[in-house]
Amino acid sequence: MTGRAAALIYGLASYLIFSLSFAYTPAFLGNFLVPKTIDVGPESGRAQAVLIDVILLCLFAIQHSVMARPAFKRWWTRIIPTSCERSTYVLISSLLLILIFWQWRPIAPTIWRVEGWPAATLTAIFWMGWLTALASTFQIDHFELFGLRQVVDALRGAADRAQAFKTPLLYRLVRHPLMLGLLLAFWATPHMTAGHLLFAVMNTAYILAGVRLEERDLVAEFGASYEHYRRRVPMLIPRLFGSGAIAPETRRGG
Ligand SMILES: C[S@@+](CC[C@H](N)C(=O)[O-])C[C@H]1O[C@@H](n2cnc3c(N)ncnc32)[C@H](O)[C@@H]1O
Repeated sequence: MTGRAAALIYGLASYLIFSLSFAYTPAFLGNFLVPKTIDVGPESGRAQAVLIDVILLCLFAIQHSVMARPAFKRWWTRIIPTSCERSTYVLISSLLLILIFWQWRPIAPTIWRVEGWPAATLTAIFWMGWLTALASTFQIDHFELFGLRQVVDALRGAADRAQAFKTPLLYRLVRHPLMLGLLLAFWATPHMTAGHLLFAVMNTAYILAGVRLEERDLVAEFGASYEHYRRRVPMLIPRLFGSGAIAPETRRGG
């Protein structure tokens, strides 16, 4: 019981750190409210700034990709309790995100700057992106995605739940609405600096590679249901007209 209570406290702490780092991200990218942003920070030589920023982004991408793979999870849960696996993933991801905020070096040259209605439109797209990303987490299962459900289930002595395949509203438009939301938020800015562009380009490359790895795992997990879904629903760019019928929600192996 003490161990399960400790797991719950660990899960709650990890969720709190995630929430704070997630809330900081729009302010970091949008250059408002917070002291350290993508365009404000310690001055370095151009080459040194690029090197540091690339290393920071690679650390995040590698951790995210490796720790999300089923083979890694099988090995890792021989070392830590299964109920804490997702919270640990969330905690390490959040700490690496905080490391990016802290150590990011601005790279000043302006790539584009717009004002008036184009700036307002880009700002609206930026917020639509964050809203889409957040809404997508609730459409799959926000509390499972961020590890809280697992530690609460363990405290109640409930059996591990199988991951469910879901196709709620946003997942009928595209297969990766959360990633689509992030892409909009990364690119839609009235003032694009070279540093922001580096951030957007590298994260776009990572997202395009990451969704392919994720889909490989989803096909292995849900088989024909996911294959059928993949044929009917576009990956990231919604179709303007019409959408295919989708199979009902399925549990593992469906
Ligand atoms: C961070 S979420 C991102 C989901 C998706 N790539 C997106 O952009 O909306 C990653 C988790 O979502 C799960 N996932 C992705 N698509 C899913 C679906 N249609 N139903 C249930 N889980 C899904 C993956 O298995 C993974 O554990």
